[in-house]
Amino acid sequence: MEKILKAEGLTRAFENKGERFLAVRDVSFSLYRGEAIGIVGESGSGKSTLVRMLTGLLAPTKGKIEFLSRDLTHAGSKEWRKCYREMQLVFQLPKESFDSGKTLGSGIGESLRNSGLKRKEVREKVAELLSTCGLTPNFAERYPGEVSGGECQRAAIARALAVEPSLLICDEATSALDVTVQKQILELLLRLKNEKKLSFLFISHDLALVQDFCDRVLVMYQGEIVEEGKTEDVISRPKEAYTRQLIDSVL
Ligand SMILES: Nc1ncnc2c1ncn2[C@@H]1O[C@H](COP(=O)(O)OP(=O)(O)OP(=O)(O)O)[C@@H](O)[C@H]1O
Repeated sequence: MEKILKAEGLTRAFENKGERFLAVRDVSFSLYRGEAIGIVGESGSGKSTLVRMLTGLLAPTKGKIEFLSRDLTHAGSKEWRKCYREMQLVFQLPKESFDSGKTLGSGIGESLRNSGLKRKEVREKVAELLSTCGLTPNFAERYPGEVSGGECQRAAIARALAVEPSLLICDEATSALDVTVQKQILELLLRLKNEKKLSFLFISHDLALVQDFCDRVLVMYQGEIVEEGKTEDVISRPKEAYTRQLIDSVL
C-alpha cells in the first residue's frame, strides 16, 4: 500500500512564562492511501499543534515529516505550497474560510483559474465539484452568508477537491454542525474515501464520529499518543484509562 504521510518522532516545544514544555511529544505514525486516521484527545492535548506541523504552518522542534515520499522536515514555504496541490485542509468554520464578499463558485474555482483553465471550463468543473458534494450548480452564485453551515462545509470540501488532492485533513470539520448535518457530511467524506481513494486525517474530540469514519485512531493526551490501533479495537477494548474516560464521556 502506498504511504501518503509519515510522521516520525514529531515534537514541538513552546515557552510558557519562561518555562519550556512539549505541546507535542514524539509522535509517529504512517497514513496509507485510502485510509482514514482519527486523532482524538481533549482540548489542549496537542492536536492542533500536530496538524500545524503536518501542514507546514509550524516548524517541528524535532522529528521528521514525509509526504508522498518527499522529506518536508526542513521545507520552506515555497515547497509547502507545492504540496497543497496534494494536501488540503477542511476547517471547523467553513464560513470563515471563504471570502464573504465573493461567491462560493469564485472560491471553489480559484485554484482552477490559477491553473490556467478557461472561464467556461472553470464553470463546468465547479458545477461538477458542487454536484459531487451534493449541491446544485446554482450554489456557485451564492455568497457564504446566504447558505447554511452544512452547505458551506460541502462547498469547502468541493473547493478542497478542486486540486484533486491525495490527502484531506479535516480539523474538527463537523464540530460546528448539528448532529443530522454532521452525519450527512460524514457520509460525503466516506463516499470520497471509497470512490476517490482519498486519505484522511480526521481530527476530532468526538469519538462517535471517529468510530463511524476512521479505520485507525490515535489517542492523544498531554502531547503524546497514549493509545493507537484499529478504531473498533480501541473503542471496544481500550487499554488506557484515559481512552476509557474519553469513551465514557461521549459514547
Ligand atoms: N503558540 C503557542 N505558544 C505557547 N503554547 C502553545 C502555543 N500553541 C499551543 N500551545 C499550547 O500547547 C498545548 C496544546 O495545544 P493545542 O492547540 O495543540 O491542543 P488541541 O488538542 O488542539 O486543543 P483544542 O481541541 O482545544 O484545539 C496547549 O497547552 C496550548 O496552550
